[in-house]
Amino acid sequence: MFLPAGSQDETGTQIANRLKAYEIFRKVTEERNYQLISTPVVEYAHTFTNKIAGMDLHSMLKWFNGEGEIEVLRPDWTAAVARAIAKQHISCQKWSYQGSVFRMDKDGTESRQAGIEIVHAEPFLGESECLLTAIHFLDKIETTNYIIELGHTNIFEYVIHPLSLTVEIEEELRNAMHNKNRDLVQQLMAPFDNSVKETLIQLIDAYGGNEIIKKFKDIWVNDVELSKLLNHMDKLIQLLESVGVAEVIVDLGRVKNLPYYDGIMFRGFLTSDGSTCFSGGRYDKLYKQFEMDTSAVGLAFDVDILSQHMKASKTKSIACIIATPETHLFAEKQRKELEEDIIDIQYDSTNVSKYDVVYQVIEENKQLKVVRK
Ligand SMILES: N[C@@H](Cc1c[nH]c[nH+]1)C(=O)O
Repeated sequence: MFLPAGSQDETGTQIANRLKAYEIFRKVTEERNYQLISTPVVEYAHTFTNKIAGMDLHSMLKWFNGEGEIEVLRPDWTAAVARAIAKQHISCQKWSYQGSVFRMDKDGTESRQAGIEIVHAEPFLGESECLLTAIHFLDKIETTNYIIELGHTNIFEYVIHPLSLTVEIEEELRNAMHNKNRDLVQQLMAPFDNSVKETLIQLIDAYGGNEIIKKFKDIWVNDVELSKLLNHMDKLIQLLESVGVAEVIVDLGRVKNLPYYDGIMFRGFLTSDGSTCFSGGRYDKLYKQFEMDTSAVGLAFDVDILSQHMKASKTKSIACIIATPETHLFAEKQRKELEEDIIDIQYDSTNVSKYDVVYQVIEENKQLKVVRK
């Protein structure tokens, strides 16, 4: 009631957890030498919908400005950060940000993200640093039950390349693969080469642990491109396993969920309910719009999901000091003595059963002091 669909008020723990997540994220990224960046909430639609960024205008919150240009509420940090840092010196490589994105194709219109983008870095270094930062952060917010999934855009793209599909069919096929809809993949592939169809159907089920990589290394042993790609994923899995990530899986049939991805993709799932807590990947091609041929990779945490799952912080004890208008200032000064506690000052002592401790300001020998009730 009184709020548009997709908008929401929040109170209490959800906000406290979100602020804590933001604070810890800032600390972790600062310790790892990331620079903070913030971009405006209002941008030109073109930053996100241009041919290379390729995002869909339909799902954006948009309007015309006085000059007839379409403006939007930031639907994505990655494209906005790319616009902002394209002119920076290439020695600036690691960027971190926190704030909302607005999209109508998600449950809530506004979702809060905390993310990193690494540009101009050696590709494996960038990818490793992204994943290690994610693990570092999850550890600091005491989120331990998660799975990291790796995918690669170029498996699907490489397999369908010989078919020269129309953009529309390609997109339909990509969606069918995304939804693991075997029937639709079969139907769309009916007019085409049987071996491509078989590979795609095989890829629908190609998710799981290390054994999937092994299996497909055998299947693709004679294909230089796909073998190279599997070795690359294998190297990242080894890195993740050696830093102690409990579960790493691959999904070789995964297709890009954002049009600008072109390489490795990663996702983090919380084991408690399977929700996605972070998502990211390589997107070198986004920099082509600025005539730059460089390496770019990043990921963003869904801070709303994290805050829903974070353990509540250790609660401090809540004390109340009963004062009067005359003794209010004296009570206020007691905060220094009771630094460990949360302090509320009240004039009325009828409703104090909710506090852990109750103090009262009294006057003794013309001196004010607080005593425990
Ligand atoms: N912008 C992506 C996450 C990402 C950051 N960097 C690369 N990918 C998203 O909103 O899902």
